[in-house]
Amino acid sequence: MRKIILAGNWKMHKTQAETLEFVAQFKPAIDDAPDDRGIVLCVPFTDLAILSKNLHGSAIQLGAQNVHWEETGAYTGEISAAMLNEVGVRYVVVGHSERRQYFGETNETVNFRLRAAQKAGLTPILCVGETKQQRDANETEAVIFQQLKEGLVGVDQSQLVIAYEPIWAIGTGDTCASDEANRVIGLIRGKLTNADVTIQYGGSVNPGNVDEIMAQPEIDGALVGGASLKPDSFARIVCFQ
Ligand SMILES: O=C(CO)COP(=O)(O)O
Repeated sequence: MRKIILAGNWKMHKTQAETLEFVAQFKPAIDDAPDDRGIVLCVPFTDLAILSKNLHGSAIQLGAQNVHWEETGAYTGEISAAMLNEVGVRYVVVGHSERRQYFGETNETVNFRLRAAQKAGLTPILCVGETKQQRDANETEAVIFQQLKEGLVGVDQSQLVIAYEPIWAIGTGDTCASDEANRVIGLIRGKLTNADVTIQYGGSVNPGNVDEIMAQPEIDGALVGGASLKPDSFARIVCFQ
């Protein structure tokens, strides 16, 4: 049975004070959310501990945005799975296109990070997706299949979420048509050995388009950037109909 998961990816947004302000408004706003869906906030490292304390007893689960593959060592600026575990993290975004584009993440390092996360009991959210140029050159499927092939070596598909995030749709307001996102997600599912993997769509999801996106049969949730930063807007997304 595929689980529905709505995850906010805050990227490099919100101080601790802003995080507390968000939670105070978000918690009551999702009181009526159906309990068939998981709700995750993937926040900056500095917000994790304080958010963890404030999420106690709520349905919201904690997520991070990166994890290193080594257990410990001289890796300035990185963070280990055990460190994330200790503060209550359950999910971690791996291979986001911004990490691939700005920080040299490759399919191989994505694979290392996925396996390290799983080894520590975290559920990674693997991001895949094509650029506009690749889409225009009809390379969408080839690019995504390669990301999956190299990224999923030795990865346990029973403890995995995948997010299809077409890069051209991220932060642009230019959402991928819901039937096209559904088609690509169906193709991704065809490459997996476990039929129950949750596959999300990400890229300019907002309160105005979430119902249509979530009505698509292959789409099991959303990974939401900009629209997850405002409590009322993310609450509306979580409460999609
Ligand atoms: O990158 C994203 C989530 O990981 C999507 O960002 P936006 O929702 O701002 O387009």
